[in-house]
Amino acid sequence: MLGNKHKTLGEFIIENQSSFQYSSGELSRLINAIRLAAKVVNHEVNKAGLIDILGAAGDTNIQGEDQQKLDVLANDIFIQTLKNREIVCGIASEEEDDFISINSNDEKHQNKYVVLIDPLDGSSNIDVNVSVGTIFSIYRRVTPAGTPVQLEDFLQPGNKQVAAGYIVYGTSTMLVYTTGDGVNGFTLNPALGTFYLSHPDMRFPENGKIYSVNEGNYVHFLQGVKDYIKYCQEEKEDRPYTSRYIGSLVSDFHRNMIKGGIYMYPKSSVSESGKLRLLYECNPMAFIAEQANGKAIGGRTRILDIVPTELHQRVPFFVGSKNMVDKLQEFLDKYK
Ligand SMILES: O=P(O)(O)OC[C@H]1O[C@](O)(COP(=O)(O)O)[C@@H](O)[C@@H]1O
Ligand SMILES: [Mg+2]
Ligand SMILES: [Mg+2]
Repeated sequence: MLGNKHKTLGEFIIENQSSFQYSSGELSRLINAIRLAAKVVNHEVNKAGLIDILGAAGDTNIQGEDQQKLDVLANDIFIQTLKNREIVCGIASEEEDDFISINSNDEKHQNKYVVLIDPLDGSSNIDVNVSVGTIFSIYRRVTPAGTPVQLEDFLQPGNKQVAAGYIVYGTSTMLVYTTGDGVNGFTLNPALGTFYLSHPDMRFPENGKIYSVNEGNYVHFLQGVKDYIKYCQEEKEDRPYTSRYIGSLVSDFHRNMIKGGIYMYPKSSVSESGKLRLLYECNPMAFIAEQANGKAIGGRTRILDIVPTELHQRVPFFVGSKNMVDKLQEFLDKYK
């Protein structure tokens, strides 16, 4: 049984606190709060069909997307869990138009971390019982502690992240995260309500045979992307590769990290900047990918070096096994 021989997430957090350059216990408490919120959301997701939280909530978010009831519920659970623990000085979320400032005009309140979150990733899969996730990204604020957080505390390049992770609510529920010292995966034992270290030191295989892209948009893609997809489908050497697309970034990424593969959400003639959001989807997944020997680009640029300009900005996103991303880059560079 997953339990007694495996280290728990709680034990792992304490053991690894000292290896973290800013270790004051604050980040450990923050990861613990995310762990708690993940368990609450997992509980809701698992019984979604029974308690009328399937379907649309009736509102749209700042990106013009119909919010699903579970988007709103997961958003509330994470925000309340973090607020109640007075563990962060600011939160930004896919489901909130603007960032949330917490207790920041209270001298005593010296919290130094801000969290950016995609509370429910893969919303189009909620009602059809396909795995979904949560994504989080953590930064140290750049403005003085004890003062109100500012937009600049959130608009930091991804290479400034101190931690990032995701939860996948799938056949099992896993929490995968990094604090810049490798990537580790923890599986929830639902009977005990405890996360155990099941996937230590996760790494992308350098090569892979899976490509993940919504081919329904193929005609709108740039020629370089079209050529790479054709390359993946060619009967040559170790190809054709297998096409796998769940439609939940977290789940497609997780599979490709374990098996080797590449996930692509390119820009297209219908969406000039692609679909995925830089701050709470691409940056955290890119940090994890690089910490797991993978690679993440936005076309010409390393995702983690992009300097954000808006809270909900979108960027083209290509992430996965190093040699596959390099090969894609070759095709993109042909049309410079
Ligand atoms: O349906 P499409 O256009 O292929 O988009 C699917 C992509 O959009 C997303 O659902 C966007 O995330 P949200 O569900 O959090 O809005 C990704 O998880 C997924 O990879
Ligand atoms: Mg998402
Ligand atoms: Mg979402």
